[in-house]
Amino acid sequence: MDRTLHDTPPPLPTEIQLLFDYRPPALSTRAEWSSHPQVSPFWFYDRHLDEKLNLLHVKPMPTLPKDLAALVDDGILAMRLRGFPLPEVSSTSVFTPEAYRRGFFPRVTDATSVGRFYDNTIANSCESVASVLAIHPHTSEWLPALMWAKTDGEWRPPSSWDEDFSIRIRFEPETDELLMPNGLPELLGHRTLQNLKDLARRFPELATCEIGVVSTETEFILRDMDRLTAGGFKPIFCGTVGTLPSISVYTPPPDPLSIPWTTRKPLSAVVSRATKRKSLKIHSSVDDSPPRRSLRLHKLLQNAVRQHQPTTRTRVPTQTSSQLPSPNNSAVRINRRSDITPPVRHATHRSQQTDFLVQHTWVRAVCSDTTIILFHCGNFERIGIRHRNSQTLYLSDLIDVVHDTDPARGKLHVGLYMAAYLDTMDRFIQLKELESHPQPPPKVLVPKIPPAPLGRLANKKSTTTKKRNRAAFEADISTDDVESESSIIFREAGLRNLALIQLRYGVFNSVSPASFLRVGRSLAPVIGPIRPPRVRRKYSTREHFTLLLHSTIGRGATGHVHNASLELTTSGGKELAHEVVVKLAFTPEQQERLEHEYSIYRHLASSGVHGIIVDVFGLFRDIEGDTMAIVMSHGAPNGSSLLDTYTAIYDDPSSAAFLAAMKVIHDAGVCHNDVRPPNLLLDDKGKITILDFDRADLMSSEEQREREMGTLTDLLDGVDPEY
Ligand SMILES: Nc1ncnc2c1ncn2[C@@H]1O[C@H](COP(=O)(O)OP(=O)(O)OP(=O)(O)O)[C@@H](O)[C@H]1O
Repeated sequence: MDRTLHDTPPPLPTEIQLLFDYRPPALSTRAEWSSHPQVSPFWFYDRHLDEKLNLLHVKPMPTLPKDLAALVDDGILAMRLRGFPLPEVSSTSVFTPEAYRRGFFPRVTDATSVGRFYDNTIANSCESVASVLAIHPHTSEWLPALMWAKTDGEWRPPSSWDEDFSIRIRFEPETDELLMPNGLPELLGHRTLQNLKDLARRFPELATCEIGVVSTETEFILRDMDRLTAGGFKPIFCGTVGTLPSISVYTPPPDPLSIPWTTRKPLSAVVSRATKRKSLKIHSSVDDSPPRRSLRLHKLLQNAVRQHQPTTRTRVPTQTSSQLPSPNNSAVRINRRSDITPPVRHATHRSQQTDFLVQHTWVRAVCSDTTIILFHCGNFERIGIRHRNSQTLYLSDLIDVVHDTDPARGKLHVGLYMAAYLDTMDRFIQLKELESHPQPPPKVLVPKIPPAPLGRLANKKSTTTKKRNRAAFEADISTDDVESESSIIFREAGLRNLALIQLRYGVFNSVSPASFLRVGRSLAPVIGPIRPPRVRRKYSTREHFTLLLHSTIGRGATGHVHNASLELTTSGGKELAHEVVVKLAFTPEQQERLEHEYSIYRHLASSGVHGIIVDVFGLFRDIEGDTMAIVMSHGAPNGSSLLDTYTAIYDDPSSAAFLAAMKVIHDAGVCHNDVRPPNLLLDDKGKITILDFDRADLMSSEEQREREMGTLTDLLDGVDPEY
């Protein structure tokens, strides 16, 4: 039978209508139930995105909820036009009915319980309906290929937001298996299943979600986003002045080619401002008119076909993260000729929490390359769209979850799930196409650093200073000849109090470096001030050094560990660099551990223990953030930890070396207390290093140290007490 757009649509199955119209009850909580602090999850890394990936603008998109709900109508219409009836909800169906939704008591404790309430009441049913409308309209059951799930995400400092929920394909990355409900794999067929698997491997999250506790603070933040959409957003970078702007090494990945949302203003606003402004559109197809219903329909009708075929669209010049240039061909951007002015630390205002949350969420969306962003704190929410090309976040108006009915809440969220899937599939197809035609990496232009005007310093300085500089210069030249470059660099770095930390790996490429002030002196050699210095207004080239963090090593209870290049201009004018390791600690507890670890290294250094532990070049604190850093030598530059090469090495000479090293540490009065394979390093020349002293103590008994020696002996013998 021929169907047209003008036929009267048949009524929706009752349960589907109930889902679309679902209005959740108001959630209540008690402040004392939430164990997490009322802060946004903004942290160190959020200031260091590549300049082409950064968030620059926040703009309103008031029509977004209606556009998402319209996507549902279009999905239903597309099914009708293709002759697929909407499945009925039977008692045996996977679909969760209204009675189930209403069975949950609207009391929540923390952000995670807000995410679970959302899961039980709405996500559960949206998954099935969105899956049928967007992925498998030909099937005759409400079976979900999508899911709302919380995973063990990346560690982040505690905050009032849970960041591990997302809309996902039903897929388990650990086992690399799809988790489709019984019967669905047969209905989908091998090809669609393979496509969904590939999509899920590449994009584990189809949206970036921030689920907040129910509190006046989180509600304030969602309301305060109006300030940002009215032009109040300023990107948050490090405030260090005097460095050259960074060179971007990254072209943003593609935006979707066909999307169901626009930045159309309400008609009245458009009419009144028509002469002043052109209505903005972020529609990224060649035709920049808002997506018409027929276009959305066309997309839905084509979706099943597109899952199997490469597109023939014009290629978008872009780079995927796998095509990022390696750190070796990226330019060092610290201007070594001019003075550095470190930032001033300002108190954080309440409203800054909004800017922090928005920038942080944007960074997360960049890391997982998602378009759709959901901010939800129980009774209020906002939906956002990340537009990569214009570096703009488009935000819906504040949605009052309990009271807003236009669009109906259930329908809006079905549309949200559909859009999350369609957007990701669109970009996935583009990326696959790009990878079959790789682009040459962009040429990185290194700007010339103008030479310091000769005599400028000389004019300003007294004759005595001039003589001193000359003496230092000559001393440097003469010692350069006899001293190895590494000892020069560490001697000079040990005397400097300002460390500029830049990130350059993955999506990170600092626009400006973070300024870290020395709070603990260098222990290798033991030099530098006994007391922590004060922040000065300016630091000359000879008074600071750079730490270029270019990859990650691992993460532990104390913080995140990075490979870094320590770079400086010596007092003799030489540019030197040496590989080091930087461990960053974020929370007060981590910083306490790090300070303790540093104090143990200080004790070992003063007891003459050297060569079997890493060299520590100082402890530093971020001037404007809340991060602490320890700078150390690499324990095994070309080696690995026993965790990687784990085999019994009892008869190996390195085994005797580990035992002898532990004896030296014990003789210095230190019990390590954490003897495990990742903390025992062995380099390619057979040199051993024992690291990670954050649990060590100086108060141990003879018996404890003997026990520790026994643990180490067992471990080297292949008897691993923990692994
Ligand atoms: N100086 C270093 N050289 C080489 N690798 C290092 C160095 N410091 C740390 N690592 C590696 O980084 C990872 C985490 O470091 P570390 O164990 O010091 O962190 P932590 O936060 O103290 O962890 P834990 O929870 O084990 O106490 C480990 O796998 C370790 O091998």
